[in-house]
Amino acid sequence: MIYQHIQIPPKGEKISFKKGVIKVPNYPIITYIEGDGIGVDVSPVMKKVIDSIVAKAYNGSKAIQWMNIYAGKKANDIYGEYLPQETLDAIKEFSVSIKGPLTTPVGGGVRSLNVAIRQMLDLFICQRPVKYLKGTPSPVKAPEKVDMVIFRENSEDIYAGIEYQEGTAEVKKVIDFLQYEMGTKKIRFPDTSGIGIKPVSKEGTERLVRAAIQYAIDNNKDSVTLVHKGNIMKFTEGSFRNWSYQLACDEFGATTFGDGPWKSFKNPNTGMVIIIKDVIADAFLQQILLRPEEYSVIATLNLNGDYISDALAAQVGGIGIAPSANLSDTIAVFEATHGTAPKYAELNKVNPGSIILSAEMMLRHMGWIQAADMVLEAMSNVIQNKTVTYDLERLMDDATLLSCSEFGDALIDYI
Ligand SMILES: NC(=O)C1=CN([C@@H]2O[C@H](COP(=O)(O)OP(=O)(O)OC[C@H]3O[C@@H](n4cnc5c(N)ncnc54)[C@H](OP(=O)(O)O)[C@@H]3O)[C@@H](O)[C@H]2O)C=CC1
Ligand SMILES: O=C(O)CCC(=O)C(=O)O
Ligand SMILES: [Mg+2]
Repeated sequence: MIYQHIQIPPKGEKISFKKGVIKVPNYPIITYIEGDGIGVDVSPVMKKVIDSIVAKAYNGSKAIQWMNIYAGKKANDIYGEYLPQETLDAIKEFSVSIKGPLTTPVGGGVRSLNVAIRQMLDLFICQRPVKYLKGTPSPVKAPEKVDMVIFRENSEDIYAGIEYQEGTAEVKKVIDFLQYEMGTKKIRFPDTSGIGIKPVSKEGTERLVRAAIQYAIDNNKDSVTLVHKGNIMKFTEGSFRNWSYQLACDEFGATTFGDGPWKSFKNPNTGMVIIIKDVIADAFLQQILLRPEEYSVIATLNLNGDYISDALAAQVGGIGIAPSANLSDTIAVFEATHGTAPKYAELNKVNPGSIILSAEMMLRHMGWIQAADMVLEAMSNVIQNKTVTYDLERLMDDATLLSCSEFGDALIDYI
């Protein structure tokens, strides 16, 4: 592909797939979006830390070739648009990307650039591991009991953005259709309502839940919990639950566990029983505080997943250190869980941990396991040494306050 503003690193090689298995050369091109707001602070620190760790892990025989691509404010400066087509083309062509947070432009156009990237590339899984790193300050008594991996459906639900604003001709048309053609009398204030539509499909549910169950098999986890609000939204969230149980039976040989509706089957690799269970979303938010040890792999819809991932992150140190990946079968976009935090932008203050731990997921995805393990070890040790950024320092006794870049240097020094 010929690119207008993207420079391909001359030494870089393309990551490819053979029979569905990723093939990573020694000098892989990774596409990189710095991001807006605090992206300018955290993303360069991530690059420096990852370059050092990879160099150390493989004695210089491997090195990431970062390729700048543009979205958000920078893209608007260069291309006159926030999400250029060639950015999407490059993410697709080079298979593995990492990005900082992006500001959603106010008014008109694309609603959220982050959501747009996920939807336009059909990155249907948002995978967010939530695990406690020893020494991290936490508002709960036993944060080490939190060890979950969230599989958030990333392509549909209310995030599809099908909304009609109060007072417009469009919303009147939709409300008239619902009242006069579908016969509903349930819109309480039809003259002053906005309307949002929540599409949830069998296909979208199945591909997400299939990936979650496969993850449980591959990583020897003992349960997959379906989190939904199916008692209220029967044909979207309720169907999500029913389709998921059916999939567990049809594709993984699960059978009814106890009195049902839970299902179970034996992990074909280890023989260990995997339970497929479900919990209603509000109850789940209380259970993760009271009995987090009962949950392992979580499969849920888009909006629930957004809420749950920040709530769980708070139990293990906050969104400053919460990693995230957007995945399809062949494309992976790793990104910080947090946003652009504009009040902290360019102050060299915030925690770069979220994007560094996202890079750790990226290294694991690439099969660079030794480097990934070193990232986790360095992060855990630097936090245990109480040398941390402001977000953790304000919750710790006797900690040393580091800037964003100093925290990155502390990780490099540890290695
Ligand atoms: N994937 C993405 O790119 C996302 C983008 N956004 C976008 O970001 C913008 C701002 O959103 P907002 O709701 O303020 O959410 P943010 O995540 O940007 O910030 C909320 C708060 O979280 C804390 N925080 C965030 N990042 C860090 C960090 N790296 N280190 C330490 N603390 C951190 C800060 O808390 P405190 O004030 O307590 O210090 C901050 O004020 C919006 O335009 C939104 O659309 C939002 C979410 C995800
Ligand atoms: O894109 C945004 O502004 C919000 C996205 C978000 O909150 C998330 O992915 O967790
Ligand atoms: Mg969020």
